[in-house]
Amino acid sequence: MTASTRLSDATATVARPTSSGIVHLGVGAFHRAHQAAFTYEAALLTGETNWGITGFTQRSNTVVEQLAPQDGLFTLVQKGTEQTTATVVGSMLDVRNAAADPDAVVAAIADPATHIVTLTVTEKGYRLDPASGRLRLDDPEIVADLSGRPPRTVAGQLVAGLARRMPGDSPLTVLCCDNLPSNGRILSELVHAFVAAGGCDDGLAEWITRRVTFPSSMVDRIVPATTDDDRADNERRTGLRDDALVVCEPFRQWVIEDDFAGPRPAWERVGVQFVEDVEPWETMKLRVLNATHSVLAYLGILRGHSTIAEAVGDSVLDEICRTMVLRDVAPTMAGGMDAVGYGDEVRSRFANPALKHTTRQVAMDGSQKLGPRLLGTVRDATSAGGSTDILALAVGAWCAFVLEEAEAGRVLDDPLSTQLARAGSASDLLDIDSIFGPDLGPTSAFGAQVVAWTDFLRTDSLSEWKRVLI
Ligand SMILES: NC(=O)c1ccc[n+]([C@@H]2O[C@H](COP(=O)([O-])OP(=O)(O)OC[C@H]3O[C@@H](n4cnc5c(N)ncnc54)[C@H](O)[C@@H]3O)[C@@H](O)[C@H]2O)c1
Ligand SMILES: O=P(O)(O)OC[C@@H](O)[C@@H](O)[C@H](O)[C@H](O)CO
Repeated sequence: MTASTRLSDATATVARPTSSGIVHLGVGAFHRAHQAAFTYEAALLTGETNWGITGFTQRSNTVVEQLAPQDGLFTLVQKGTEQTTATVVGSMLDVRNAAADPDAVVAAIADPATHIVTLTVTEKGYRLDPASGRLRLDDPEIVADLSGRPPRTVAGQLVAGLARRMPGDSPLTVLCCDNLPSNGRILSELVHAFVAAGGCDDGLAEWITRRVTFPSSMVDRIVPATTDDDRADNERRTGLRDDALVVCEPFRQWVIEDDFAGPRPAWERVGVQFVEDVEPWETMKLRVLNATHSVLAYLGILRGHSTIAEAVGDSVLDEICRTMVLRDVAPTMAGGMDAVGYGDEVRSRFANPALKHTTRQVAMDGSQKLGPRLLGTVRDATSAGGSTDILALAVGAWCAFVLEEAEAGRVLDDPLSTQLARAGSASDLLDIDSIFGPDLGPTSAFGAQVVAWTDFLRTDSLSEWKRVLI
């Protein structure tokens, strides 16, 4: 058997940038299919060569092993319902492991040639208290970074990089691309909280306020984890092995608050929208798309569906999702937002059978996702006297999922897995203050609804769900 030839600059002719104006933290599948692709296409159109990306993987070396032997090249496979297309993306110039070389990330953020730091480190990567959205200053890794070790947390890396950048006074844009509400404000507060807790600011907070911006952004493209089958299909088609390949849907959207401290790629040339206020976009996406995704994941697992496409093809689940948006979510949206129409579009994207997005992938890290996706809507609906019935069903689905996983002896993929595994009931779960806060616990009206739905989901047939509403 001959060793397969790997995608690289030596085996493919791909236009490349010559320097990195962007540093990215968290080179997962999503970054490659979204920001890296937009950036590459914009550079191809303008001919600008300084918008390469230096990426840092944060936890394991896998992405370095996938991308470094390929000179950072990877194939982007877009799977529509009828057509599949594949292109090679050339914007990634260097990929490093921040855990193995903590100073490299600090130096890259400090480098004046870097104009933008982008992030996709997942919700849990920010080490926020999900209920308050603030940096957990008692998190052991944050405590260790604050003690002055080479930084290993996102907050520590950003602050150390900014402190080293400050003497040169060059401005920087820090652009969060994770699914969090007001993600720019959250990131800015996180950085300032870390600086304040460090105790020796030396003018850093004031300099950051003056020279660093944190625009919020709404990011959208469904990018499931790549499988060995995806890589094998590509190798059969191209004759080249690509370990870093990513698969996604054709749809993509990126809406960014127009608040850049310095230059940026001509992203507007490739469809990126720049707006004054991203919040309505973010809120709609999180509370409709991501909320629907989570409902399909938890109820889908309870109903034995392994992919989101299968789950949305289950008419009972489809109707629950539509009803949730219509009855509970849409009334909380700002005027002019067509939440119901958007929800219908979203579910038709989810139905794409070519995307094997597993219900288990979407279900992971529920403790971090419930707040941005569901509980904010619950609070708004409650204070407006609106319905929270189906939102409670959604949270009940998470409770039933967590309880069933524990009973089956499976360890949850969630930063609070140990605490979750100790819960024996929905009430125990609702008692976790860092998820539900003081207002949505087991004794609240919403908590009572969640307990009732969890009991229903664990004992009755879901097809009877409307009976509970009456
Ligand atoms: N995949 C999608 O469909 C999609 C779409 C829109 C937005 N997003 C956003 O992008 C994020 C990443 O998605 P992905 O598909 O790239 O996932 P992924 O698993 O492929 O990559 C996750 C990245 O986050 C980093 N990370 C994980 N835990 C971390 C921690 N505790 N500290 C620091 N870094 C950590 C990992 O090193 C990795 O680089 C999502 O959580 C979401 O916020 C994803
Ligand atoms: O990536 P996660 O794990 O935060 O969430 C899973 C999905 O809901 C999410 O990634 C969507 O696919 C995405 O937000 C679509 O733009």
